[in-house]
Amino acid sequence: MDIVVSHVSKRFVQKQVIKDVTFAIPAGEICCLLGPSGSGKTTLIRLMIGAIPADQGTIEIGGVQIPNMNMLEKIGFMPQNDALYDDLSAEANLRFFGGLYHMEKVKLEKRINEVLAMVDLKEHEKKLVKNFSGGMKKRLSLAVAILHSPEILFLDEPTAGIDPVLRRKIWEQFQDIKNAGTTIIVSTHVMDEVTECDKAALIYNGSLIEYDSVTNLLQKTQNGRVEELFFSASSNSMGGASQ
Ligand SMILES: Nc1ncnc2c1ncn2[C@@H]1O[C@H](COP(=O)(O)OP(=O)(O)OP(=O)(O)O)[C@@H](O)[C@H]1O
Repeated sequence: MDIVVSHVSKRFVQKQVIKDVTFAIPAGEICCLLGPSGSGKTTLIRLMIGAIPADQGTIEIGGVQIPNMNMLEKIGFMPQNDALYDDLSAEANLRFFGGLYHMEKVKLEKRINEVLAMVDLKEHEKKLVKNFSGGMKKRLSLAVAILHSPEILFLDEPTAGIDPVLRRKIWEQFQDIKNAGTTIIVSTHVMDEVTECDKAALIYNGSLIEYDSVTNLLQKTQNGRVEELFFSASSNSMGGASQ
């Protein structure tokens, strides 16, 4: 399912957090939302999944305007802070979330085994989450997000605080999920992760400063590093402020 974001703006009290953002993500691609801390990535994801309403503009997923309750079962969401139950085991967490998705029991048990194997946690399925490392929690959160086989997966800073080896493994899992036909939107401020994605949306101060294929974006730089595009955006905005 394509995602079409048209002229979306969002304000929290005094602050305009998202400013007239327009872009479209084709089905089956990995698109990263790239931007410094506080630029508006999480807010944009919350708008796209329908958790908060836009002040202006529209968001459509597969032609259906968001928010829409029926879309929830087609969407997977991995929040920035793990939303897991510490006093439950890994498999009990998955059983709980499967219940929320109204998954049929036999199908759920089969899928729990599948997702635990995918994120390499099968041998830890009985362990309480409070005894998990940060990386294990991230992988279990990913398992929760893909449990109901969503068509679109939103991942908010899924590799934050993860060491490079595990980060590599997690990205391999994202590529496998994409190859199975899922559209993935992933936010990050790790600039190197852009090369893992098909498209990148560069968010700066709530505005979309660039949106293109990663190949095209990197061609716009002089040394092949996407940071350059942020440097020019920040010097432009500072120039504007001093005028
Ligand atoms: N519910 C809220 N109420 C008021 N301000 C908010 C709220 N949510 C976010 N903000 C503000 O909106 C701005 C963008 O926040 P957001 O979390 O979307 O950025 P981000 O790019 O995801 O940052 P990070 O990479 O640090 O997670 C920040 O200035 C933040 O303080």
